[in-house]
Amino acid sequence: MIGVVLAGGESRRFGQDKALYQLPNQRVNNAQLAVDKLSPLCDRVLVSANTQNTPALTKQFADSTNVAVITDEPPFEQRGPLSGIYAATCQSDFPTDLLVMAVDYPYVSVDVLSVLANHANCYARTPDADHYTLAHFTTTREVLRDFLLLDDYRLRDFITEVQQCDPISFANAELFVNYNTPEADFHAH
Ligand SMILES: Nc1nc2c(ncn2[C@@H]2O[C@H](COP(=O)(O)OP(=O)(O)OP(=O)(O)O)[C@@H](O)[C@H]2O)c(=O)[nH]1
Repeated sequence: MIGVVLAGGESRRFGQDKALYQLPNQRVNNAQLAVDKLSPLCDRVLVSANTQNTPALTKQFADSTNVAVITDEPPFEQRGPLSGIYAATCQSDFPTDLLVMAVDYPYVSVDVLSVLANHANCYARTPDADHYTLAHFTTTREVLRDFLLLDDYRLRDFITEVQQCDPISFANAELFVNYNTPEADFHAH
């Protein structure tokens, strides 16, 4: 299984790069938190970065075996999370088993990820939201390319319609705080 840390967004709402951001109550930044949680479950972890944060992330993971920083692949760069997932599938000529985690879920635990890892084709659901950027499925670059060529860049459509992923329900919503904005903590507690 290949872990994918989605870290190639623009973080406009957050106001600074979410992957490089270190929460006041954490010892490492969000990218490291995600890599550290995926690593025990995955053979390899790909950090899907953008052109701005690639230099810092490449330096950060230079000594980490089984971690590689990748950037979006043409012609589907910077069109949302599916751009990063497409880039991850481009690393292999074969169907790839992907455990995907957005970098802006700092409190998602290894336990949550292992539940996802143990189900084929699934994504996380909490009572208040569906979390399509926390998902596990096997796909190929051809399947993804054909979908993106339809001009649909919605991760939800790909996950539910193409991959036919099932939601896995988790009750502990506090683990799924999504740091899209600096106020995320306020809403969480
Ligand atoms: N590789 C890659 N990842 C992306 C892209 N857009 C978003 N992501 C990642 O997908 C996850 C969900 O993205 P969003 O939170 O919806 O978007 P964002 O760009 O991070 O933030 P906003 O600019 O505030 O919308 C985050 O972990 C992003 O880093 C993209 O074009 N390429």
